[in-house]
Amino acid sequence: MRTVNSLPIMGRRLVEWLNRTLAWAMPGHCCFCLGGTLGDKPWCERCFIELPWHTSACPLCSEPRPSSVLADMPCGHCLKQRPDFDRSWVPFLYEDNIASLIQRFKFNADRRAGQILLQLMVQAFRSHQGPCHVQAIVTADLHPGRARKRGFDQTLWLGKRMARALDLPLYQATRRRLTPTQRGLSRPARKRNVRRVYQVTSPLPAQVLLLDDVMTTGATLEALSSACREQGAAHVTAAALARTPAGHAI
Ligand SMILES: O=C(O)c1cc(=O)[nH]c(=O)n1[C@@H]1O[C@H](COP(=O)(O)O)[C@@H](O)[C@H]1O
Repeated sequence: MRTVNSLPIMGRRLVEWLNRTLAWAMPGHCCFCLGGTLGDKPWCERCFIELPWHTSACPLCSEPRPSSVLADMPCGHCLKQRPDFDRSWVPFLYEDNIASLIQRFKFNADRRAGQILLQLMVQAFRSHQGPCHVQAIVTADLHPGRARKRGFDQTLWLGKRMARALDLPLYQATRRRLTPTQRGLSRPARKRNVRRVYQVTSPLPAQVLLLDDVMTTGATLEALSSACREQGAAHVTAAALARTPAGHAI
C-alpha cells in the first residue's frame, strides 16, 4: 500500500504563487474556444457553463435520467440491486468537450488535457457538488500492459493531484489478477471481469472517495468498493470524471 505524499507546504505555496503571478502577467486563452479566460482558470465563462454537466442522476450509480425525477430517488436498477458503494459523484457526462479531453488525456497521454480535467474536478468538488466528509481518496491499479502502452496510469496521475489539491491522503488498491479491458463488454460481463480483482493492504479511514476516470456500469468502482470495505471503509463514495450512459460503452 502506497500513501502518496504531497510537496512540502512551502513548495506548494511557492508554485501556487508563481501560477497566480504568471496568469496575471500573461492572461491566457480559453482551452475550448481560444477566447479570453476567466480569472486564473484556463476556460472562458461561456465554455465553462456549456460543459456537459451531469445534473440529473441516480444518487447511487449516477445513471443519467430526466430532471423531473426526484433527486434522492434511486433508479430502477439500483432499487433491484444496490451497488456496493453508498453513493456516487460524477460531475460530467461523457460527451462533447469532456469526452475529447478524456480521450486526449487517456489515449494520447496529453498532460494539458489532464490538468484541465483536474482543475474542473477540484472546482466542482469545492463548489459543494462534491461529497462533504471524505477522509481519503482511493484509486485502483491500471493493468500494467495498458500502463506501458499509454505511458502512464491516468487515474493515479489524477488521484495524486486531486489528493494534493484537497489535502487528503491517497491510497492505491493493487490487482490480484490481470483483466481484459472493459471496452465492448456487456454489463454482466463487466461485473464478472473485475469481481474481486482489487485488494487494499492497509486499514482505511471510514469515509473514502473512490476515483476512476470514466464510470459506465460502475462495475470497476464496485470491485474497488468491496476491497475498501474489507479494510474498514464504512461510507464509500464512487467518483469519476464522467458518466457514460449504460449501453454506450466507450
Ligand atoms: O481500460 C478499460 O478497461 C477501459 C477501456 C475503454 O475503452 N473504456 C473504459 O471505460 N475503460 C474502463 O472501464 C471502466 C468503466 O467501466 P465500468 O466498470 O463498466 O464502469 C473504467 O475503469 C474505464 O477506464
